[in-house]
Amino acid sequence: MNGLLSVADAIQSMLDSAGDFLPEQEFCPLMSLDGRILAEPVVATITFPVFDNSAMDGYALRYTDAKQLTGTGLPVKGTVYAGHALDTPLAAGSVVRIMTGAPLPEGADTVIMQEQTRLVDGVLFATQLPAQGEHVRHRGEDMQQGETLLLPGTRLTPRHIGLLAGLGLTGVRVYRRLRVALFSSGDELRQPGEPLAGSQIYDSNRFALTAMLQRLPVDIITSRWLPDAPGLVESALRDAAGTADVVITSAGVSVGDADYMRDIIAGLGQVNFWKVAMKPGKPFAFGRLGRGWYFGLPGNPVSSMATLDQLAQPLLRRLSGELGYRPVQLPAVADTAIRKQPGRADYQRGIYHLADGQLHASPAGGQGSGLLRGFCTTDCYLVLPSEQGDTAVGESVQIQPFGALLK
Ligand SMILES: Nc1nc2c(c(=O)[nH]1)N[C@H]1C(S)=C(S)[C@@H](COP(=O)(O)OP(=O)(O)OC[C@H]3O[C@@H](n4cnc5c(N)ncnc54)[C@H](O)[C@@H]3O)O[C@H]1N2
Ligand code: MOO
Repeated sequence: MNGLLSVADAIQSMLDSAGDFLPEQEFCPLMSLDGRILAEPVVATITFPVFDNSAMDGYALRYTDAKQLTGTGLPVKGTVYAGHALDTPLAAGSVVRIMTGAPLPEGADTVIMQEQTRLVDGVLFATQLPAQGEHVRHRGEDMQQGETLLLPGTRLTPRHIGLLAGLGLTGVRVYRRLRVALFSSGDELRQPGEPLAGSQIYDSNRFALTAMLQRLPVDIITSRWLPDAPGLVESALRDAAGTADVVITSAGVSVGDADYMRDIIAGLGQVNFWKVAMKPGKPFAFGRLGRGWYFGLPGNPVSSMATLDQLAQPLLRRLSGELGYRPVQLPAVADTAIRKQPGRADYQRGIYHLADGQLHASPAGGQGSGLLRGFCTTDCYLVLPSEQGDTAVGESVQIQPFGALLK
């Protein structure tokens, strides 16, 4: 062991720190629900489909009459459109013209689709006989009134929003957004738009991290740059801790002479751990600030994004009320040899594709944790476990296609 916390243990210990915390609830209308976390169970307000209806444009019939469609034919007696109903039952020995979504006339049990019919002088013939019950969507086949459909902790997507609207609900109760304060730090940083002197670079982390956070159900209450001035950093973090649920800083967590972040957090709250066996991202601090949580991300741009994605995201989602988050991980064949030192789990950035029914992947874009251009050419992590060394061409490797925060 190298004294570093494993990625899995770090994530678990952060999740454990959530205890029974849940944000307050609020009502959210349908139009603003995307990405929010459901706070109440959703129970079916209706039985759906509400009535037996046609899945095709065609003709409704009694199956017992079907054989006549290839003999003398069946007369068409009327038409039924979606949103309308016939007030008389289907007479035996006849069919009714029916549109998709229209209620099945009483007595009908089968629909023949238009393309399988021929109409001659108001009499219908079939080019292919329907099966019994074909193209009928039955009342209640999707849900029965009173059934529980969604549980609290569900992250709402367009699919769920469609379902909720289909129930006639105008919105649901969700957890309020987490309040997040984000700080970049370092004397070398200038803001985009400002002139750059010789030893300076632009503050890219604050913008990349803000964009990632905006894909979670959080309110970014502060997004600021701080110079390497411990007094100023301390007062900014103290202020943030008073209002934010989560404070996130980038840089200043390593062992350099200007890496004071850990001491400041220890003074204001508590540092639970500050090193994880992960590459990129060994210097990653986690702790508590008052009733809130603290993430200290490393300064290198790729490291800051990879640690927010891999290490901080599970707890951020859990604190937002979401249950059941886990990144997608798939086996792939290594297309090139992969170099790796044992000791830290390596999240190399790469590209993947499907060939011969298998996923294939290889590192790409350069693995330097300051190389943003290369990062932009990749679409997955190659997840190489801590104890693993080099991987040979053709060996199996686990990949994680970039998820919601990076795509
Ligand atoms: N002796 C050691 N040195 C370092 C270690 C170590 O274990 N021992 N770890 C290295 C690793 S790994 C990383 S990652 C970095 C993390 O350092 P810090 O979090 O303290 O960050 P800084 O040193 O301030 O900055 C690192 C690097 O990133 C650039 N940076 C910082 N903030 C931004 C920003 N907002 N936008 C763009 N670029 C940023 C900064 O200029 C530095 O180049 O430490 C290694 N060193
Ligand atoms: O982990 Mo550092 O994040 O290797 O650059």
